[in-house]
Amino acid sequence: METNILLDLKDVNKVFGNNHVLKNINLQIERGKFITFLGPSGCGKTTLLRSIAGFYTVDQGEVWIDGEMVNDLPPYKRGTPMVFQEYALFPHMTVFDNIAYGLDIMKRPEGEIQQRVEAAMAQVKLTGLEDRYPHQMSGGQQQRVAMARALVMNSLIILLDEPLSNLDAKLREEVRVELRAIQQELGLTVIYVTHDQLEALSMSDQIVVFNKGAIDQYGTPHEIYYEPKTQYVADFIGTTNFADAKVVKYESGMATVQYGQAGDTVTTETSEKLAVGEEVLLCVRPESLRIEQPEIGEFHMTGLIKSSMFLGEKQRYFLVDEIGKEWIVDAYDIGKKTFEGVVRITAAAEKIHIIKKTDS
Ligand SMILES: Nc1ncnc2c1ncn2[C@@H]1O[C@H](COP(=O)(O)OP(=O)(O)OP(=O)(O)O)[C@@H](O)[C@H]1O
Repeated sequence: METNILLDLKDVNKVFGNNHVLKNINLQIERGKFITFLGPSGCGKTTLLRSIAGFYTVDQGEVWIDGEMVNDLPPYKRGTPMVFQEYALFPHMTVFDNIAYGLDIMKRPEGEIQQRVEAAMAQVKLTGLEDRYPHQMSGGQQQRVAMARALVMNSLIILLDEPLSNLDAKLREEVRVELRAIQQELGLTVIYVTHDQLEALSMSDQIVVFNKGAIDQYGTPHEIYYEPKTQYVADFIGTTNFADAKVVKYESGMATVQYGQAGDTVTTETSEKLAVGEEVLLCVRPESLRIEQPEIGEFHMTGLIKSSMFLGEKQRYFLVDEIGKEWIVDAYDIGKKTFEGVVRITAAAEKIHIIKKTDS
């Protein structure tokens, strides 16, 4: 019980017919963290969330919540309420009644409901707004109501399934900030499902990246972005350029790899265990590349600019190299300067990330 691990998933598997949707999920989640399940549509995020909440029973493996194996417990005994799209507030009910809903269903005495709802409202700083209806509140306030509704049930973990997906971009951003603020203020443990990488990067303590029912990587936003473990993760989060390369030297975390037509080499730090002669992939983010009209750099390529687009704070260039591979380069803060024709693209060696080649 003293452990800081609130949720522990051990070899969880879920099968629908002949669709093996969750494959040996092992995951430990600490108290008070904001965790995001990230992945494209159909990779199993919602299925795992529902398996934690108890709406699905797992076919194999164990779900532990707060030191208790809950495989056989119904949803209402797990302390893991789920909040769905648009916070699932009832539009025709007042804020008070929305928050009291779960307690009403459980037929708690009137006095207890009054007291618990008031306490939850105070926690999320909504005292005084009991009689309002959802449409009379801002998006951020509605989010607070949704959280109060979960809190009032003495939740251990709050599960949010794409709660912002129906909001417009501006409101989404406002509510994101609000949601993260409430979570941090109250030290809540939240699992948030999304397929939006920006949402995941900006809100989470830890991100779980799903790939076809399995976890490809579990790490901080920084780790996921800068040290993706697989090509799938590198590709899914942000934009990445890849180049084939071969390890020519590897020594205590430093690798020298050979790349490109001319057989140039670059030496960079890596957390991968590599072998000399191994074929690897070299990854560089568009913002790590610089465009120059020909000169020298640590990592360099020659490319022909095919097109570009203005994206506000940056100009994004699309190039092709000598072997016809496309490269994406972001140029920041360049004012009126534009590049065209054949250019050299360079990146500092420490901006080069190496990953192993895998099938997926
Ligand atoms: N109740 C169900 N019965 C049968 N198959 C299901 C059921 N629920 C989900 N699936 C299947 O399981 C797979 C994973 O679905 P899931 O909803 O978990 O994905 P997801 O990553 O949450 O995607 P999305 O972002 O679209 O919700 C899909 O192939 C889906 O068709």
